[in-house]
Amino acid sequence: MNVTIQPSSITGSIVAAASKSSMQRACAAALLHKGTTIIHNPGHSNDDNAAIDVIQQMGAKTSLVGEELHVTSNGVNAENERINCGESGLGIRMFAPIISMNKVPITINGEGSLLKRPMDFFDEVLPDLGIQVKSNDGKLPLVVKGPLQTKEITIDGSLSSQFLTGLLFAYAASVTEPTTINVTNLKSKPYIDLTLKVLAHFGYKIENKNYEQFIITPSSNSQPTTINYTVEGDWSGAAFLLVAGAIAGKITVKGLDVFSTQADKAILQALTDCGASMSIEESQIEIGPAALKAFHFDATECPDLFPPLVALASYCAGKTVIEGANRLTHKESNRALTLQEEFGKMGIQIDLQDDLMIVHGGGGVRGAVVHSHHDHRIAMACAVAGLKATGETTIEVAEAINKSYPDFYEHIKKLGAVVLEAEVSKK
Ligand SMILES: O=C(O)C1=C[C@@H](OP(=O)(O)O)[C@@H](O)[C@H](O)C1
Ligand SMILES: C=C(OP(=O)(O)O)C(=O)O
Repeated sequence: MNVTIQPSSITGSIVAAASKSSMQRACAAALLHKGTTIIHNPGHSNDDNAAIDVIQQMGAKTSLVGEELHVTSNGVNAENERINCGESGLGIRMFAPIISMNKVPITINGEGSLLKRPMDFFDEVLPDLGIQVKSNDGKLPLVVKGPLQTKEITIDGSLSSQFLTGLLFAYAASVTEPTTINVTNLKSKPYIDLTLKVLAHFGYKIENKNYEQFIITPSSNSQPTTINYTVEGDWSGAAFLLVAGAIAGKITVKGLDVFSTQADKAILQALTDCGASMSIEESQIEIGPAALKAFHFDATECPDLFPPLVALASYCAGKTVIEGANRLTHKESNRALTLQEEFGKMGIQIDLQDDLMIVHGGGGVRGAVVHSHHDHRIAMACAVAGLKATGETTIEVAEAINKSYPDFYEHIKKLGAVVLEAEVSKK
């Protein structure tokens, strides 16, 4: 699908979408919980749907009751020897150790960009935990045969926090005595805070010693039979809305927890630093245009902010410097390069110097035909940048947004953006 964004002014109010990071973790916790979990505000992105599918294949029963997702589980009992995690990096990396709690061999596969993302971690770490594992030379598909046997291990956290998230879930449900996971050089730490928060909600006790040691204690049998969990509003998707407000008109975003541990809440810091006109209250954030100036931001711990930050920086006078660009290589696309290429088409120069991304902003953004590279955050960044471009911006493979934020175009349309959708015939 092609989506064309015409230069637009926006106004009004929108409720943030459900966070896929929160929803996918809730699905994993619901699978491990013996009893019923009622998930409020469930997400419906492709990554969320893939997580629901995985837990069904692992024996959980799910049903939509009004606006709640009810999950009933008796623990991990594979019903299928082939599992597909869709295109979700978190999905495969969180569920692989959980799936390895089964003693039958299971093939884990994925789709799209996930097939190219590194999974060597599993080859290196899972055999230590008594799991037979075979990958496709460090990529998917992965064949695992458990059951996982927990023991003290040391892992490298520099590529992604998602592998640690998976081990924390599997250990939480499996340890019979206090057991330590040691981690070196952990990145994306706030995502581990979210993991620990969800696990604590489901009754698991994990001590975090400075993100270097995680001590997992056996869970007691005192968990209630029914657990209610409310999926948080999504700071990652809302970052695009907030940037749209700073560029294209006064809007209000609701449904975000300002006390959330989500990494991408840090967008507020960048918006403050560039001089956006913003008022933050517990129940809503109001934001509107102002004279924007270049800023310096370290996105090492919140790499998903790069695309909205680049859209923002395009409108900020001067050279914005964003640290952490090396964290972008293995996302849905090689995001440092795709941002440079696609924003280049819109007249924005981006320099890459080791871990730094330098965005030359404030000179005007030009409408252009751009390509999402099948990456949801590239599509959304280009759409937001297009709101105040000269001329229209057409995004090819614009449906990439479905991975995390299927209502994105509807939401900006509701705010008054002119968004034209056109199906592209497949030859
Ligand atoms: O745990 C999560 O929900 C995520 C962790 C981050 O990945 P890394 O830990 O690989 O940086 C982030 O980029 C991804 O979109 C979601
Ligand atoms: C990188 C992302 O997700 P994941 O790693 O879960 O596929 C993302 O949502 O930008």
